[in-house]
Amino acid sequence: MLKVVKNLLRYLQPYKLLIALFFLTMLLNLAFISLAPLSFQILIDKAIEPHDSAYFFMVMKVLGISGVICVGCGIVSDYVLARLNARVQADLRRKMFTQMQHLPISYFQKARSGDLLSYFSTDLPSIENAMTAILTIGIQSFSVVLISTLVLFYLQWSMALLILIGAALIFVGPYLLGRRAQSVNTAYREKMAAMLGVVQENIKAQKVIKGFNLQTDVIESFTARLKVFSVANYSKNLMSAQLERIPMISLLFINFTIIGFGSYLALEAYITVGALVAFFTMYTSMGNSVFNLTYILPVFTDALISMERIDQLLSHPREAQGGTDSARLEERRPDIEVDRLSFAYDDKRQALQQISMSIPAGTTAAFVGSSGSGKSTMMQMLLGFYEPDEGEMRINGTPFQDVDRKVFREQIGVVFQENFLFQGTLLDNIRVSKPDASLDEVIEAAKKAEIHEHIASLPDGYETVVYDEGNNFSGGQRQRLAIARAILRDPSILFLDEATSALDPIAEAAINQTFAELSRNRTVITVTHRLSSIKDVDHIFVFDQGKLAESGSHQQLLDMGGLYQKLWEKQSGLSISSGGQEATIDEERLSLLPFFRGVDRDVLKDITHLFNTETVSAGQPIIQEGDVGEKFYLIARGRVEVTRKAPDTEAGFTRLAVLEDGDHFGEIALLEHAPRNATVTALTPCVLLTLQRKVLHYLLAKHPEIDAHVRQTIKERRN
Ligand SMILES: Nc1ncnc2c1ncn2[C@@H]1O[C@H](COP(=O)(O)OP(=O)(O)OP(=O)(O)O)[C@@H](O)[C@H]1O
Repeated sequence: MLKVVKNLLRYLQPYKLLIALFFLTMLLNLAFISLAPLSFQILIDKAIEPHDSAYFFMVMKVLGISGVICVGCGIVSDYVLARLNARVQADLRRKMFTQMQHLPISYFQKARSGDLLSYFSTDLPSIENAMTAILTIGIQSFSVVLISTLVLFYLQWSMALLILIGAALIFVGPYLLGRRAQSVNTAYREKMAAMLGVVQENIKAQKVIKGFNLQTDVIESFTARLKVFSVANYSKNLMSAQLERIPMISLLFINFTIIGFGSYLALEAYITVGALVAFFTMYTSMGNSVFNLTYILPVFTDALISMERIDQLLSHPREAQGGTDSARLEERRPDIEVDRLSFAYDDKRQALQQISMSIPAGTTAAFVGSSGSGKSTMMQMLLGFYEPDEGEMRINGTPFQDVDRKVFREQIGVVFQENFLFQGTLLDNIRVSKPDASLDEVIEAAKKAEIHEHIASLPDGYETVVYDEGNNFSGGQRQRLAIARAILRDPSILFLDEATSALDPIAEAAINQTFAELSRNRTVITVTHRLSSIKDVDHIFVFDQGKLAESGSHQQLLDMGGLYQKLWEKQSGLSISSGGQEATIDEERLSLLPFFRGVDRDVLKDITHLFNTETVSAGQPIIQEGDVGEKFYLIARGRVEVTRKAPDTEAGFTRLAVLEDGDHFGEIALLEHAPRNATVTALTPCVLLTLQRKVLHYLLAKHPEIDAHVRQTIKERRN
């Protein structure tokens, strides 16, 4: 309890004047409430019994005037309290929100979003409740108890002593339950936060849930979680009830003792009847106050947990700010060097191992490699989102930890694969990167990002409102808006993380042209899996399982005949028409598929014509687990995820792999006519080459040598 009061005093410290006003009005109010019962003794003993009506009217007049003053003071104190509460809440909200802006990215990846939200939705209101309870019922009841006790001692000391002992007994029960109440409450908060997290994730995952038909699974998993929450909820409610019930029982017991003992004293003429009535009135008012104090105990327990949680958030170490060395950054052409850098997200596996690279100012660089190889992590290290575990990065020769992060980030522009749009207009959203940009500058950037024409065609143009994180725009449009945002900033270093993954081929080609122009006077660092877009990049860094496997120019890497060459081979031989509606594969590429290896070129040439093109948009399921296989798929362009149902997990499924340009899937179920053993969903818009089951079977019947080869390959893949 003391801790809660101490914390509240800390929150209230900046508002000394309001606090003084509150206490003044409160004291006047209290004086009346506490002393009014004494008027009974005066009225009975000095006016009623001696039949002195003049005295009676005088007492009534004093009571009336005091009552008006009391009501006035009460109204003023309500006003002051409302103001104090609003200010303290606003202070805490601002502090927490500011702190969240300075927390490292790793914090947000570990914390459940439900937890973060419950700071605002549950913890702040419980502090508000405690503050209201203490400043109103708390102080009032405490003062009434204090004043009443003094008056009771004045009226009859032995009865007062009895009451005092009884009052102390009232608090014994809640005191003993205190620790248990706190742990029950903490468990309740945790379960509540976890449940909020699940609901929030569920809202965001609606497309996946409907696409995978996971409704029953998620309802079951939510019901299981709900059961755990209900137990915590029940324990919390029971504890609150006990905290109120135990003092009530003690109070009844004390009432009984006082009534008996007091009446006995009056019976034996130790006290007057007036004193007895005054005593009981005073005692009743004191009893109510004591009861009020016990009634607000659960509020204290709640507030204490909330205060501890908020303190934890506020004291969490902030993101590194770097040093103050920014002089060299102002040269606008930062050289980047990475020296034996290693990094792990957790203690299970290193995401980057001993990476060394150099990206001279004004050059272009690309990070490539298969999914999960560490290319995005490397980019995030350069953005300062994570701190290396070993090794270092240098900007213009200055160790990264000495570089002023704020100044560094002012010089960079980033386009992510998933781009967030804020609430507001399109103009606001592009302008976030340069708030003082003129409309002409914004339009210029939008034109370069190939989005101006679309914006101009909208009824409200640049004033079109973005809602629901940008869901009223397509993935490609969001990506182009993000590109406009980055271009508007005119950064010294432009980071592009799969920045064109959601675009169709025409838009991609046009934007790549823009990037090529932009790279003339700045450093551009690209993370991509589409090798055709980085052929002209100065330095290509090839990642493999967290290590830097190779580096060099496109030609140098092809000549090396290593991993890059293999990746290139996988993506070559696939072409897409300019409209993105027609994809083709050449016989050379076809011969690289395991089951067509060694097949005669003329036969392969015929087979290339048997493929169809299909396009799917991001989020759309391509094959469903359990369905009978009808097609074989080869990704001409795009990225898909392969998942399998896993009802025991929170999400309801597990991700098996991410496939991209040049990868293929779906052949096993097709050839063996078995149900699909996984679901494949498009992560980006995809152009797929498909081969129908009946076409494939016709082929296999016609060419028994392929049939034998195919069966052998499948056997190997199964093993
Ligand atoms: N926030 C994270 N927490 C824990 N592990 C992570 C996190 N982000 C990535 N990883 C792991 O680190 C490794 C490298 O991931 P990274 O995203 O850098 O790969 P990538 O090459 O960019 O892959 P992709 O092309 O699929 O984005 C992977 O094993 C991945 O599972």
